[in-house]
Amino acid sequence: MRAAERDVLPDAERLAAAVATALLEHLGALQADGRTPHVVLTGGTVADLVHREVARLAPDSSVDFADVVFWFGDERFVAPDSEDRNERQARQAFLDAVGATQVHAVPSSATASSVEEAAEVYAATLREHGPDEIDVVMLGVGPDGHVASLFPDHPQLFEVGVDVVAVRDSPKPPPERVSLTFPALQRSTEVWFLVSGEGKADAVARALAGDEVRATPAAGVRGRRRTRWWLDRAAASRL
Ligand SMILES: O=C1O[C@H](COP(=O)(O)O)[C@@H](O)[C@H](O)[C@H]1O
Repeated sequence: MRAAERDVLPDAERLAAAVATALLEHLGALQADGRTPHVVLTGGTVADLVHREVARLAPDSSVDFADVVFWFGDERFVAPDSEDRNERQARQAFLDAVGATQVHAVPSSATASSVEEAAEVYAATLREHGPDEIDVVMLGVGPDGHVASLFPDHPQLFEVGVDVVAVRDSPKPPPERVSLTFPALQRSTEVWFLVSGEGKADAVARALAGDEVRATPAAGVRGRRRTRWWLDRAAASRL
């Protein structure tokens, strides 16, 4: 298996610009090959910067966003207009601006009666409309090493037979969430981690040193062809 690659940029802004540029090039190349790319989005602070850069740079790219399918690696089980919702953040930052029409959102508390039901519905959507292999999975990393909504020492880390799980006791608010599992995240050609800031430096160092997945969930996700760690200098400071 290829070693994980590291791209270290001076700061979060330049990190976001580099990721957005690489994503647009990658999506353009897949479409030039006649493919409809599938991308898993993440929430979080760096993701928001990346999304805004994608919106800024998209008009000068060849990407037809109506022919890109978007998924979410995790979602907060809250009202659709909640500030906490990853879908809302991504729509406001870039999906609406670039004309993305194929966006598979996790049901919100307005459309599902429980977080378990939301997870079941999303799993069914993924079964029906998901690809054999996702082209790019983007993941933020928490200071505790969590990815998507897979948190250290939580039972969802060990789910093997399902692609989507409900989380009721997230240590980071809001507590109710829906997350893709490791098997679903690993069914990807490329995994891109997006991490900035000193507060994540320990988690990055542990993940790249191959820490136990139970302690550092980010250590447990790899792309089948490529795993890229996009870091700013502060996040890379303990490597
Ligand atoms: O709760 C979450 O946190 C992570 C990381 O967010 P950040 O603000 O520390 O960058 C994110 O990847 C995940 O999608 C989100 O639900």
